[in-house]
Amino acid sequence: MSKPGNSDLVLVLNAGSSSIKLAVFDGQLTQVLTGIADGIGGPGTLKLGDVKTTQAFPDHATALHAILQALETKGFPISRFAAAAHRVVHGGTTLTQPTRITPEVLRAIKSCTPLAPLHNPHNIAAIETLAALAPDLPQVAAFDTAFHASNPEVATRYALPPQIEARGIRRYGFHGISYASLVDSLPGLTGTPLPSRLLAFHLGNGASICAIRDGESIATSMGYSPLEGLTMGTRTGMIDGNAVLRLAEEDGIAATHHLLNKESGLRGLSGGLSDMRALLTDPSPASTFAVEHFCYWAIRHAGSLIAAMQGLDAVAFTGGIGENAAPVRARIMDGLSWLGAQIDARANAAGDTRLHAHSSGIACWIIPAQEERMIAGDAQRLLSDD
Ligand SMILES: Nc1ncnc2c1ncn2[C@@H]1O[C@H](COP(=O)(O)OP(=O)(O)O)[C@@H](O)[C@H]1O
Ligand SMILES: CC(=O)OP(=O)(O)O
Ligand SMILES: [Mg+2]
Repeated sequence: MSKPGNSDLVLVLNAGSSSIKLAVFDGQLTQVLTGIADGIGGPGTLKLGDVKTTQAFPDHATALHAILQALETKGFPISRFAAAAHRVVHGGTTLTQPTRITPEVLRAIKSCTPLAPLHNPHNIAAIETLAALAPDLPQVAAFDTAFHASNPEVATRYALPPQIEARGIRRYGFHGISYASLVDSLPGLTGTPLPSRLLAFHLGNGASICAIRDGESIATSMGYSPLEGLTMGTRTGMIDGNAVLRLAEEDGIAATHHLLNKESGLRGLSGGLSDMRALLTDPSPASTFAVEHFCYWAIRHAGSLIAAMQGLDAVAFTGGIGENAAPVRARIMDGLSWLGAQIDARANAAGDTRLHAHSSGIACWIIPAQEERMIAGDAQRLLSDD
């Protein structure tokens, strides 16, 4: 690996739609530091190591600058890093493997912005900010779409003519770095072999489900962009294309884009709240309905993915909601009880790794998302080959 900072430290930045997570790893892939700027778009918090501060993060740029400043204060100026690695949500059809970022790769990532409007701009901004601060710092991108390359064509095609598919209008699927890390870490964390038919719920501000058969993605709920599928923090999830056309005709494309991506989902249903923590403590009927909508549609989409796997052996929850929101997990598992799934209420309330009751026919686990470790490993492999 090239070592501009005379070290083997890799800085990983993972910009989600409502947060920027960061982690620092050394050459042995030991995590040296983690942090998160959370609640972007409102009253946010910055946590770096065990220090937590509350501050307003109106946008991702403010959050990124606060992160870089805090890193420097903690003794990690950019000059200390050997490389930076980024989660990039959409790489289109061409960028599927972890890649060293060159001007050409950056152009390709930019061309995918319309496909992931809540993510790619922030990923690009982080890459460009670091490049301006440290032009010689090697940077790497890992793509959220890559894990779903194993989906059969019947799962990735929309029922559109081939010339439309050739324009890139197809299902890609996302949260792939999270699902890949889940497959990697599940056996070690649970002490059990990887189940053959595993349904993984990545429930964060963006939310999706993946049907994982013998370690490979065979179907997932997100499609062309991270808008499709489940009800999300600010995104509609599944909606009829003709309803979208009508909205675009009546309100214009920009307003419709904003509505579907930023003002819908939990926020739209509750009258303003997109954060699950806030929704679970808000007694208003609209907030209660929003949470029920989230869970109901997670269960409905789960049914489709279970059918794609021809059954179910185990469920895993990950992401900010999946790892922390016990009432949401309980409601979803109740919706799958007809399959013989049963969780232990005490284990669920405690957030234990193992959630299933002794009598359950289906295993159920919490597996923390380890996107940053996955990305750091990809970066080290790539740069050591250089
Ligand atoms: N303790 C908690 N209880 C309930 N929900 C939580 C908790 N901690 C985080 N969340 C929820 O997780 C979501 C953010 O998840 P995260 O995976 O960090 O999102 P993203 O990566 O898309 O920005 C928010 O809805 C947040 O409220
Ligand atoms: C793809 C996606 O929705 O990511 P996030 O959940 O981080 O917003
Ligand atoms: Mg995320």
